[in-house]
Amino acid sequence: MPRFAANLSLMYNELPFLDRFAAAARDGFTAVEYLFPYAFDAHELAARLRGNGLQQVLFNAPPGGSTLADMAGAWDKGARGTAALPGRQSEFMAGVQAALRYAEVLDCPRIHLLSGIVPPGVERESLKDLCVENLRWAGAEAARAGREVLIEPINLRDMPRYFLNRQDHAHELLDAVQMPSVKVQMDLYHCQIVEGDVATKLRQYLPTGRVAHLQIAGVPERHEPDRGELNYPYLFDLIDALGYSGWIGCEYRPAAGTSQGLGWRDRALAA
Ligand SMILES: O=C(O)[C@@H](O)C(=O)CO
Ligand SMILES: [Mg+2]
Repeated sequence: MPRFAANLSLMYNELPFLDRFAAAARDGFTAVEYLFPYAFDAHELAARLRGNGLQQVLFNAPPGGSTLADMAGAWDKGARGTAALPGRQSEFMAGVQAALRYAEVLDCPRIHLLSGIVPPGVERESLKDLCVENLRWAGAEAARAGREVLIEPINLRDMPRYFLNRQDHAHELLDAVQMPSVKVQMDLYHCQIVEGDVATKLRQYLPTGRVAHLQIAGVPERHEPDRGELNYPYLFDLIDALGYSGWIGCEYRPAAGTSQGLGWRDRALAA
């Protein structure tokens, strides 16, 4: 049976952020993920988790910035990660260290590392070695802290010139990194937009044990999974049949109210 985590950055956004924990718990979720915790005190977030019987299963390292205040504001200023960006290594390291400190307080096992926007005039290929070097460093830090770091292929329509877009490229990076603490976050919404053939990709990559987290949304609007071109009931059966026991993050923008749109989840859990 699939295990669904509410994404509190996209879901329940009719509520202030700190109120979304209770709303997710009221709707029956026992796990949450969100993009960034850095605008909040880690202990306040941990109290919301504990108070609502929730576990935190994923969040992102800062997309940029060297101080906590800069890290908290970087996404809104357009930053999309530094793992593959030349001249940004100290920022990348500071971000991973800040994320690991939050992960400890939040008792969160995995952190997504955004790789960044390819600078104008630079070839994507030329950034691979730097990305591998940074992932090795982050993988060692994460392993010391008992965590995993993940990389996620993201579509170019939502994030033009983003460094990592394809599942095979993510797995090539892992081939080079060769560390069990560095894994893939496979977002089926992005996978469908960039590559299609999602079921085949699941059959290819889930058995490798390198996919530590899945995410879902309807395609193309990124609404509920029962809207759009992907047949999620079929994919959930396949994910179960392939023995995946990790979390599936519900990373979608509810079309008309988060709780009202959860029928797809209730049907999946009843199937
Ligand atoms: O798919 C996404 O957009 C997220 O998982 C993310 O972390 C970056 O935006
Ligand atoms: Mg995602």
